[in-house]
Formats: sequence, C-alpha cells, structure tokens
Amino acid sequence: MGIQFKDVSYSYKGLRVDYDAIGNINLEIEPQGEFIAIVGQTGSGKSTLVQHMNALLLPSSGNVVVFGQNLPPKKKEKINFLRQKVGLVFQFPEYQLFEETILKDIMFGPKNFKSSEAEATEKAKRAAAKVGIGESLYSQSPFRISGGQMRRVAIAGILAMEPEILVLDEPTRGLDPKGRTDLMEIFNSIHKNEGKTIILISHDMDLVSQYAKRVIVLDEGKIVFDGKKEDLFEHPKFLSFHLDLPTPLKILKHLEKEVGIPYMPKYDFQSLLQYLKEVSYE
Ligand SMILES: Nc1ncnc2c1ncn2[C@@H]1O[C@H](COP(=O)(O)OP(=O)(O)OP(=O)(O)O)[C@@H](O)[C@H]1O
Repeated sequence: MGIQFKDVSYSYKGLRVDYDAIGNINLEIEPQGEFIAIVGQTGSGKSTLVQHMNALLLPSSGNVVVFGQNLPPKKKEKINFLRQKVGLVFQFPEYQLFEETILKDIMFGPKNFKSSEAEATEKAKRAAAKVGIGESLYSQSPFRISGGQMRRVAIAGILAMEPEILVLDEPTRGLDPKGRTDLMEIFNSIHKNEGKTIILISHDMDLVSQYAKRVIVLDEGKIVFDGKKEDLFEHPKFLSFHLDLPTPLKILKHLEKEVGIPYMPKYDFQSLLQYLKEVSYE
C-alpha cells in the first residue's frame, strides 16, 4: 500500500477554539497506477488532507501510514524518506523559487536529500526535460522567465526528487487554457509512461473528467464519495458539491435522461442548481 488513512482527523489550533478541518478520513491509495482527483468546495479540507500524505501535517487523531511508515515518524531521516517518496506540489509553486539559476533551483531537492552534485545534476536535467525546460534555460535566472515556465521549473524541482507518488494541489490554477492542457499532458504522460500514482486537487471538473480515474469528493472535511469517475458523474446528488464549477456536458445529458431536466446547449447553471436543491435524489 502506498498511502493509508485510518480514521484520520485534523484540527487547526486556534487561540480560543480549534477548527476541525477534516474528520474520520479512511483512504487507501496504491503506490502505482492510480490517477485520483480530490474535489470539493473551497474550505472543504482538500489541502489539509494531502498535507498529511508526506508528514507536512500530522493527524490530531487516527493514523496515516505512508509506504509502511507510521506517522509521525520518529526520526528526521524518516521524514526525508517520506518527502522523497511523496512529492507535493503546492498551489502557485513558483513562489518558492529562490536560486540564482534554473538548474540550481531544480537541483535543490535532490541535493537536500543527499544526492552528490553529479547525481543531482543528472536528476535535475531529467526532470527539466519532462516539463519541457530546455538546456538553453539552465543558466538563466528563474525570475526572468514567464509565469508558466516558472511553474514548470518549480514542478521540475519536485520531479527531480523522483517521488513515487505525485500530489498536485491545483497545479493549473491561474494558467490559460493552453497552459492548463499542456501541464496536464505532462502529468498524464508521467502517469502513463512511468506508472506513477497522481493525486490531483482541482476545481476544474473538465480536467477531472478528462484525466482522473478515481474521484474523492470532500464536503466539510468528510469524504462523501470515493469511487470511479464514471460512478460520480452518474450520481447527480453529488453535483451540489460543485456549485461553482463548470458542468461537464455528460452530467447535463444524464440529468435530461434521468431527472427530466431538458438539456440546452447554453444551460443556465443557476436555475439548474435551484432545481437541484428542490428535488431529492435519494
Ligand atoms: N493554517 C490554518 N489555520 C486555521 N485554519 C485553517 C488553516 N488552513 C486551513 N484552515 C481552515 O481549514 C479548512 C480547510 O482548509 P483547506 O485549505 O484544507 O481547504 P481546501 O478544500 O483546500 O480549500 P481551497 O479549495 O480554497 O484550497 C478551511 O475552513 C480553512 O479556513
């Protein structure tokens, strides 16, 4: 097993009261071959959940087991082991670039995990190639390239650590449609060619429907759906968790067939939601 959550809850400590961000999470994620999307409204606990996958956050109760390691790990080397196995790309990762050159920035992770200079250079070059950063950019400053390229450099920095599982927290946020597709194609080819498990947090249901095989829906810190993508899109009751999201054509067509809501090419989504709130799907 790659990652296992056993009845995991996490509360952020407040000055007066604690805030329960996720509760009673049970999950199993294979180390290879999965493409999982985690979806849910803003504040539903998606980022909190994934930060438990490489010990950035430790559960307030319950257990997380990552590649056989029970969290919290007792020793620093074990934390390094986890961070190397599970690569986490944060939202807007380009804000974390800091080295003078692009290659040095990508090498930072492997060097930090004790690769020699030569090994780190090799790993960094392989990772740069995967995200389409060519040799001519190696010695340039990461702050003099476009925003989209900066993001690729930051992602290459995680790939250079050669993680087995790649966790991506809204990696396409703020990119234009072409930038989004290009980046998703990079992740998809890593998944297909190297068999790596990808865990993607996204608000973009079109991307989810295009790339994910399994979908986990969070609502107020709880998992309300965990299963095959096809099964999610066939259950209109889960639509209400995506009120602010674009609707895949498939769902609208499904609604027309099952619930009798006529499909129109330019559907007024607000009226659809109003309607959904008034009907019961149980
Ligand atoms: N450092 C923190 N301290 C206190 N509360 C926090 C902290 N980080 C997150 N929270 C709260 O925990 C809840 C879950 O936040 P989280 O960021 O995990 O949600 P999310 O689903 O990833 O949201 P988004 O889609 O906006 O990124 C939210 O109500 C948030 O306000």
